[in-house]
Amino acid sequence: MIVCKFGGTSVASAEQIQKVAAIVKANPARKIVAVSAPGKRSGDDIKVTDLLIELANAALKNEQVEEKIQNVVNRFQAIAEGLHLDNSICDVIAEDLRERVQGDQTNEELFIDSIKAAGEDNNAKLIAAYFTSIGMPARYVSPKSGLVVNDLPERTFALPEAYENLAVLKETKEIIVFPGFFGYTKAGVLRTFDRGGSDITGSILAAAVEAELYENFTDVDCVFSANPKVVNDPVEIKEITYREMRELSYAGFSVFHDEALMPVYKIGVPVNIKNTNNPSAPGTRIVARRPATGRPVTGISADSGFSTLYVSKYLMNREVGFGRRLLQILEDENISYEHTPSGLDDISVIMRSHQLTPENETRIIERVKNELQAEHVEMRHGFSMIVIVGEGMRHNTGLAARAATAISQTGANIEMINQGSSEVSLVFGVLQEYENQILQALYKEFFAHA
Ligand SMILES: Nc1ncnc2c1ncn2[C@@H]1O[C@H](COP(=O)(O)OP(=O)(O)O)[C@@H](O)[C@H]1O
Ligand SMILES: N[C@@H](CC(=O)OP(=O)(O)O)C(=O)O
Repeated sequence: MIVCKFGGTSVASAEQIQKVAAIVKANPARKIVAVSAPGKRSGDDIKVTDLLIELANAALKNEQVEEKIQNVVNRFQAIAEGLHLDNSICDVIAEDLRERVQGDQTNEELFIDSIKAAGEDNNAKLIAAYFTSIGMPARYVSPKSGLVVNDLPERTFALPEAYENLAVLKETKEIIVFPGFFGYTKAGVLRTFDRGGSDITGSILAAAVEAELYENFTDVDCVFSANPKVVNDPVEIKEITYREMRELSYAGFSVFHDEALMPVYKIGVPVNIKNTNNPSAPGTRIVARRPATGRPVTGISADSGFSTLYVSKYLMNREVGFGRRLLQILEDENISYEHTPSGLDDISVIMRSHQLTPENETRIIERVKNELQAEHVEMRHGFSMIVIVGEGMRHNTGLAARAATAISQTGANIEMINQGSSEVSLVFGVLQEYENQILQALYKEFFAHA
């Protein structure tokens, strides 16, 4: 059995959904189909998920919502008409949105989640109806049937019983159309995964039914060795290991969500990234092991939006528990961190900036000064992480020097270097404004001459 996931661009219009049907029909092993909400039809379009977030925010501010509901319904209406489906499906969607807007607003995050999920939920129902209408027996299955997730305040993840519950889907005779992006807590409360989280749903389903393959359909032929929007004509990656992909998708390879790797990795289901617009292209396979390619570096990614908490105190290295107490202050603010490069008397804690507010930033700085008696404490913003990844890197000397030279030639200063203990990655912290220039310079260094 194959589980396939179709991303937002693959289900953005009637024409795209017709391609999806043709792909599913072409291989009878494709029995479980996870779908995203309709995404962008062109560069300047708005994803349905973003329209829904606008709707949820307007509802929370008690603003007029009818026009915003209509914007979402119009997207589905254009799809339904193009697929020759009965228009009544749009009335059902409008009613569903009004019901969600009337929902409990006590917890704003959960209220937004319930509205955000309407894109995937209604799209899955619509696609199941379309498949059936063209003679491909299909049924919509709700995540309520078993995709159990944890409670707040932690980020959403599937509980172990989700895999047991969803295993029954492997008995299906019809094609199952399953909405991506959300699950339900044990108490029946809807929670969404992070943005881009339909990849995670597909991976959970593939692991639950022990699929022979997880196919992730998107709008590019394969995973490239660098973001094709920044680097001209980057090298295609035919095979990549789970570890390499995990490191690359953590920092900018938005083509596959980093949290989507764990479920399939655990039981060894291979992943194939493919293009809905060119399904005969072989795509990229994500596997446990791959033959050496002759190149030490497999890919280079870059992501912005990082901040650094810089702390310095003389003799910090002799103070038992300093690091623990510092990280405890961040934990108390429910903040996770990414890297902690350190010297004898100083340490930097690098975190995603979106977790910071002016209030928690002030609290953190005050506590570090008062409780740890640090001499210098500062929060710096506007950093990017550039990550060079390759299984072959540990057998190659001089890579860090080559990378540092290429970066310095752009005029940028390296703020931080972290050689991951996994030995498949090398991370450089730099100022955000140099990100694209550095990515291009590193690509030239490691790929253009190879
Ligand atoms: N290294 C990379 N290889 C391929 N695509 C990449 C890479 N880095 C970023 N991308 C971007 O990821 C996009 C696909 O991911 P996404 O927009 O989430 O698709 P979907 O709508 O199918 O979920 C591509 O259009 C491409 O612009
Ligand atoms: N629709 C959600 C989930 C998702 O995975 O979407 P996409 O497949 O378009 O990346 C989002 O926009 O975040």
